[in-house]
Amino acid sequence: MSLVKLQGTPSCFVCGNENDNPRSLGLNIFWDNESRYTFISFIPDESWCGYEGMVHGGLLAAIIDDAMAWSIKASDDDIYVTGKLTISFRKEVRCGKKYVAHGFLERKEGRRAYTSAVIKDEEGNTCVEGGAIFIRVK
Ligand SMILES: CCCCCCCC(=O)SCCNC(=O)CCNC(=O)[C@H](O)C(C)(C)COP(=O)(O)OP(=O)(O)OC[C@H]1O[C@@H](n2cnc3c(N)ncnc32)[C@H](O)[C@@H]1OP(=O)(O)O
Repeated sequence: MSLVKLQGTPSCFVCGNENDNPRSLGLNIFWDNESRYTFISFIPDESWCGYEGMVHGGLLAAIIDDAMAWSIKASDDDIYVTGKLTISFRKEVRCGKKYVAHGFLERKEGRRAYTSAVIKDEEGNTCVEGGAIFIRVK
């Protein structure tokens, strides 16, 4: 594994910093140059939850979205926006536990980029799976 820290977007809800966005989760995004996927490690706290102790699915979707967006942006300066996002919640994500998200660029076709992503727990169980079509903005 050879991880490179990506710069993030200062105002982003997921990968921003507290100066530019006080509500940002402030997550660091890394790029694995060998395996070619993004790597986002996080430990959710109570403020991330919907039901008590259970992390809100919409928030996990935001992390999945960012993991995939940066799998494109790691090697492309063009701007892509999420056109279609699909999510499967396989196993609950609990606050106080450690998780990792990975995003993969599968292929590009014209203005479309097809991506996938997973969130795994420390035991390697898949908790969330995602897929998206990003569209390159003209
Ligand atoms: C890097 C920092 C991290 C950021 C991560 C967060 C990313 C986000 O959340 S972005 C915010 C959420 N997304 C949005 O707000 C996007 C809103 N939608 C739009 O702006 C427009 O619909 C947009 C740009 C996607 C497409 O509009 P437009 O430029 O007119 O494209 P259009 O000509 O209709 O379609 C272009 C191609 O994309 C395809 N396409 C467009 N929308 C979709 C879609 N939803 N699903 C699948 N394909 C689509 C079209 O079929 C077409 O394909 P082809 O070229 O093969 O015919």
